Amino acid sequence: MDLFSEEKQVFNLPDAELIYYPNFLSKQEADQLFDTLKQETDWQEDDIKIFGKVYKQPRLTTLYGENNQPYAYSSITMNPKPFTHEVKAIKTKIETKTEHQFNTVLLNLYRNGNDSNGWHADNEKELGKNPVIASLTIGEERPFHFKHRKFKEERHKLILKHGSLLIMKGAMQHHWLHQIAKTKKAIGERINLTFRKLVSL
Ligand SMILES: O=C(O)CCC(=O)C(=O)O
Ligand SMILES: [Fe+2]
Repeated sequence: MDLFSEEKQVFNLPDAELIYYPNFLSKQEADQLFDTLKQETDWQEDDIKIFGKVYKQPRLTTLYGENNQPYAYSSITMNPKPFTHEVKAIKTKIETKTEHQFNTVLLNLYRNGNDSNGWHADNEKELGKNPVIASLTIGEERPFHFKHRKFKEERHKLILKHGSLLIMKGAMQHHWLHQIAKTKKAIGERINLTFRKLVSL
């Protein structure tokens, strides 16, 4: 049975552990963090290569890390900048709540409904086996879709609220894919922070 409460929702899924804290930040905390990150982040627009053709990644990103280890995903290699005071404070708050440690965070800015993040798993080698990924959402709500690679009936969606925290763990990155799809709706900006732990290879 799924365990649901105001504070914490635990989803009962095959090959994955998914925990959602809808009200991780208060509205006021989330509003303030959004304004700070929007203004203070040095947002990058990277090129991605798909079958040899170069496109703009459909969102802006930046990477913070505690060490200088680069993080490579899709066709992009990102070099971390040092954590800012605000993001470090959020990392500590998430570590306290989840009892997991993180050393890297990828920030995504979805400027409007045309920005997206295609089907993928966070399964890069430097994340290790069964990584714990903590995903904080601020700004516009977007549906988070996730589907099992083999069990075709296992397709779900969860609306990620302003100030919410989603934890993906267990074998989720091996057996499931996730995405933030484009939408034709006129919607505003959304910032997402995915905290990860990179291990040295
Ligand atoms: O924006 C989101 O909620 C998901 C981000 C994501 O999957 C990623 O950065 O790997
Ligand atoms: Fe992801």
